[in-house]
Amino acid sequence: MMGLEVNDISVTYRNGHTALYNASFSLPKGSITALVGINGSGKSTLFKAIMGFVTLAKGSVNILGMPVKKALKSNLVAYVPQSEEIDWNFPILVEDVVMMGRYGHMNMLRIAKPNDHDKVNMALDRVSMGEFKHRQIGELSGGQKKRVFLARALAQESQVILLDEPFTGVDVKTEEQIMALLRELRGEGKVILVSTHNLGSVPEFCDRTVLINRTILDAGLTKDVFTQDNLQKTFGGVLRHFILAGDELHEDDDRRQVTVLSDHERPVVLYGESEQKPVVRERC
Ligand SMILES: Nc1ncnc2c1ncn2[C@@H]1O[C@H](COP(=O)(O)OP(=O)(O)OP(=O)(O)O)[C@@H](O)[C@H]1O
Repeated sequence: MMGLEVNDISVTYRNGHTALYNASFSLPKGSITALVGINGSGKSTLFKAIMGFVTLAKGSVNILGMPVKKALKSNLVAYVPQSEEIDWNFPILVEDVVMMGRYGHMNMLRIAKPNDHDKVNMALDRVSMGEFKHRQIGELSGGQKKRVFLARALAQESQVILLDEPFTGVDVKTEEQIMALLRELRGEGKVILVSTHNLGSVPEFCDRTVLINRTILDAGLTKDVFTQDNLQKTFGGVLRHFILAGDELHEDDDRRQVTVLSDHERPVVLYGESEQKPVVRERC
């Protein structure tokens, strides 16, 4: 059984704009997938579709073989929002943010049981934020806030975790901590879908890639999908692109060239003779 299946979906907003059409891909359990596309390409719309927040004009989404509605009732999907979507002035303690992840497990009165408090503490420890639990969320740094929302997803104990731009505005160390945690979650069989502009991190951290521009341009293993051709198709003129040909790099007759592709954050470096496949991938 697939972890997440998106079957030929289209989403048209009320103003008549079709943000996503004929989109299909599927992700197995125990995988980390990068969702890559330019601004406005439909990444958030796709997340909303997976969470049942928008009506599908056609197609369907299945989560662990269940339709979205049933999966949401079973608490199977957690969402880590973009920072801009959150009102950081809202007075709420870190532990209460994480407790929101337990709401779906509680009855209507939302009275937390000892087990819920245990899960919240465990989740905060897992992201190394235990000592901040009585702080106001607004007092934390950008990276710490991200970790708290990740803890909320952990406390929810969902099988599918959607992360909207989790690396924007965090330093490399925090990014690595988040990725280490996501790898652990992959080991536990979760389906992890991460939208990101950090192209340089994709080959290193994500086993799969989904390329999006109002529809799915390609999806599959990163080593097959994350090619220069495909990235150019995805980003078009937005992509900054530098090539240093072999003869500019060294004096021997090694013809390999370095290609650097970047939208606006961390670039990806492709090294090799062929323009098709990244031979060596590095971050810089
Ligand atoms: N509620 C809405 N009503 C009408 N149009 C919308 C709505 N939300 C998004 N759109 C439009 O749908 C398109 C896709 O938007 P979406 O937010 O999914 O893109 P995105 O890939 O997440 O972008 P970004 O990288 O900037 O976050 C955009 O053209 C946007 O203007």
